[in-house]
Amino acid sequence: MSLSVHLAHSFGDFALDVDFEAPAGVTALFGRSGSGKTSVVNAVAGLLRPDAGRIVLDGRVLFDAEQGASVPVHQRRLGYVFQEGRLFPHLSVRQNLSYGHWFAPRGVGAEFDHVVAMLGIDGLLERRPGGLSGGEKQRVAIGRALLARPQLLLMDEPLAALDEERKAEILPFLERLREETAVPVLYVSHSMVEVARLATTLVLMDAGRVVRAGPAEDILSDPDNVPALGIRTAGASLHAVVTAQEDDGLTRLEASAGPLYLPRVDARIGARLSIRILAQDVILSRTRPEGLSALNVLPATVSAVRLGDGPGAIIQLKAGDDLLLARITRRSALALQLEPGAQCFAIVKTVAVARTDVGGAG
Ligand SMILES: Nc1ncnc2c1ncn2[C@@H]1O[C@H](COP(=O)(O)OP(=O)(O)OP(=O)(O)O)[C@@H](O)[C@H]1O
Repeated sequence: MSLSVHLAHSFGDFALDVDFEAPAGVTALFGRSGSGKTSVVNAVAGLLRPDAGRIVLDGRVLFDAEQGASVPVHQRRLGYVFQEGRLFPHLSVRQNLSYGHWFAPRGVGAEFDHVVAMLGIDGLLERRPGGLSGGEKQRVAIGRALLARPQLLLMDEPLAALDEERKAEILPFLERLREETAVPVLYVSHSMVEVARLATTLVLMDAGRVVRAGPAEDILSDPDNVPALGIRTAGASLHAVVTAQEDDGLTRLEASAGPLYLPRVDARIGARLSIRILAQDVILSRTRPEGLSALNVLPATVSAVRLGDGPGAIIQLKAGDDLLLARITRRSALALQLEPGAQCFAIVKTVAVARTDVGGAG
């Protein structure tokens, strides 16, 4: 299952010209406001007819400007989840979910139960949308879209209207969706937290064009992409297994580079997690530090260096099997001779890792 998007369109001053492939999994369209993300989603949905290009979903041509072909919106077999759930207020959750079935080509049953369980909405079935929290509404909206058996799910800023608490609550459900369904997702967001947690493929957009596209982990850990990703939000993910819940409120994990301590993570022993560490939260030392308050000291090797034009530098490190990014001063990078191949220690404060930056490893 894959989506191939090639399109060009002009809105007066603004020119959209994009070309990317979205394989199975979650493909995130990331870019600043006005970079053209929603226009791409609208073109895939059939709400915008591009001036030129071709959009193909799993071998099925949805749009081809040259051939004058454009499949009507309702025949594209796509599911949508928008910022606002857009549920029917007069119908119960069960009826809202069933609404999607009418368009599905085959019957339901086990599938309904599976989707309801996966999204944790079993207890809400007889309620009306008016009484649900924003996060619950979005879970129902996702369930309704899935039950229509789409060949592709379009999600345009589905969490943007939720507060941080609700976002944190819904992210694990989106991770489950990624793991448990084969439906590819095109996910629009300008939140790096969401992109890092959910994306398997990343399409970075700027001013109507694709700046970079490819496997999300590669793009997120490449120092050259830090300016486009945002200097304060850039970071890379470590993979680690939960090994202990300790008495003083810490969770001990084992990454391939060594042990890691985080504030209590609600996960079972043996769970494999992905932990995003912001580049600005990493300190580097050439020798193993002594008498330090930080608990996380990982041996690493410098794998790439990007000296900025200003006082900053981004160092990419190989820590065991994982890549990390560290944002330090150019002065320190030069003084410590942090060149590719240099051995060092990456120091990460335990409490620097935000709850939303710890997710299922997939
Ligand atoms: N129907 C339209 N007519 C004229 N201009 C449009 C139209 N739709 C979008 N644009 C322009 O195209 C550009 C890209 O808009 P788009 O909504 O695709 O960006 P975006 O990356 O999704 O932004 P945001 O994150 O703010 O939603 C903007 O400059 C917008 O004003």
